[in-house]
Formats: sequence, C-alpha cells, structure tokens
Amino acid sequence: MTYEALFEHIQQKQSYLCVGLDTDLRKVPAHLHREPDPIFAFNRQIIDATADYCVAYKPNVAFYEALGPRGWESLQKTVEYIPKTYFTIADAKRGDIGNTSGLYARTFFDASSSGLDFDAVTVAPYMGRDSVTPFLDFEGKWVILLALTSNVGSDDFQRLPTPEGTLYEQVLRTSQTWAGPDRLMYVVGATQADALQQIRQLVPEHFLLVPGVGAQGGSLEEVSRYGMNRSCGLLVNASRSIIYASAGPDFAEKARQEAQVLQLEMARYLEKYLG
Ligand SMILES: O=c1ccn([C@@H]2O[C@H](COP(=O)(O)O)[C@@H](O)[C@H]2O)c(=O)[nH]1
Repeated sequence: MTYEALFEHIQQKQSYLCVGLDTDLRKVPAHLHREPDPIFAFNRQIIDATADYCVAYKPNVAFYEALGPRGWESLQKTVEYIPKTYFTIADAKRGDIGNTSGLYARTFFDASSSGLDFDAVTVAPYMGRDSVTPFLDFEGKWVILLALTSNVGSDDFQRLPTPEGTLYEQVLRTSQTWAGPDRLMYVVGATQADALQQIRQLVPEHFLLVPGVGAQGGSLEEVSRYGMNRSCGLLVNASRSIIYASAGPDFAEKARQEAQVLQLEMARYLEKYLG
C-alpha cells in the first residue's frame, strides 16, 4: 500500500485506528473453543466487527508463534481474511545480519514462500543499516522501525545521550538515509507523548505507529495533538482494550463499540488538526 492510499483510507474512514490482533488462546471466549481453529474464528469476528472503524490491523506474531504450526496457520488465515484496503502490520520486531534479515523479510512479505503477505513489519534498529535494508528490497513493503517504545524499559537505552542527542533521536536521523516516508515508519509509544513534538521536528512527514492507548494508559488526545502531521501521519494501535472488551459471547459487539469510541474521538482530532 502506498503512503497516499493510506492517507486516503484515513480520510475516508475518519480514523487512524489500528486494531491489534494479540489473540491469546487462553482469552478466547469458551464457546469458540468448539471451532476447528478458535484463534481464527475469534479474529474473523473481530475483523468483521471493527472494520468500519479502523484502517489497519496488527497481529503481534508472538501470540501465534507461541502455538507452533497451528498458530502459524491461524496467522496465515487471518492475514488472508483482512481485506486488501487495510494496512497490515506484522509486529515481529525482527532484524539480524543481512542474509538472515532477508529471510525474515521473505517470511512476512513473500506469500509464495511463507503464505504471508503483510504490508509492513516492525524491525529493531540496533544492528544497523544492513539489518534493515533487506526488508526494503521488497518493493511496496514497509519497515516500521522501533524508535521510542511504550514500555518503562525504553529508558534503559533509547533515551541515553549520544554526542548528537538521545539514541532514539539518532535512530530517527540515521535511518532517514535508508528510505523515505513512503517506505519507512517509526514506532513511538503513546506513553511517550512528551517526546512527540521533538520527534515531529526530526521526522515531519513519516507515519508513526503508536501503540499504548487503552490498556497501557496513553492519551489519544496528546498523541493526536503533538503527533499529527499534514497527512495525519499516525496509526494508533489498541489491542487488549478492543479485542478483550468482553470475555463472553458478545465479545465482537463490545469490540465494535470500543473501536467506534476511538474512531469518533479520532474524527474530532482530524477535523481539529487537519480541517
Ligand atoms: O513500543 C511498543 C511496541 C509495540 N507494542 C505492541 O503493541 C501492542 C499493544 O497492545 P495493548 O494491548 O494495546 O497494550 C502489543 O502487541 C505490544 O507488543 C507496544 O505495546 N509498545
């Protein structure tokens, strides 16, 4: 998907919501355990219920890998089920020496090899240029580089000073020489809204994937106020607060309601900041 197509979808839906498909078998409602593939049965209903209110889906690969081959199969079926107009993100946080990164890229981008055809994959930046560029060899696919993550431990390394600002600022500066805003996004946690103004000075055009609203307590209002650019430039993810809004048979309806609440708030910010 192109930068322009993504922005168009955001305008059309009045939403920059990304629904996180962090589907934990232990939290799938009891009645779905009778299905041959309970994870896929759950995801399909979540996708059907939330599609009106979001523009992207982000399965976190850990939840599927933990189940071995059947988890991988559920992931394949899920990605295949998501309509092509939605931006799909494999939250896998990969990155290794070049030839290994090339295989990670095939895993998430080359359906003829792995059965998976995501638009984007999250990548850790700390092994540097040659660990990231193999993902960019796949035309039309995106890298979403970890910049300033939402967790408490992000302070351990990402905010450490370097001669040219903090380490995450260096990641933002250097990685811009690898690809432009049409292929590269950054992860910035919603819990890090204090840094967003400064981040926007360094990467004015790029999209930011912002996890951490909902269960982690980040503020959608602050993220939107400090993070939005002229093309919106935000994909705000919520996983648990949407998909586990109810543990009962009404889980999909409750997920739809949660997604709608976020979409309505986003529509207000799009009007306010982009007019
Ligand atoms: O900095 C980061 C990077 C990734 N994540 C992932 O996003 C979702 C958040 O889930 P919630 O249930 O909405 O808290 C999850 O997959 C994380 O692994 C993040 O939270 N922070």
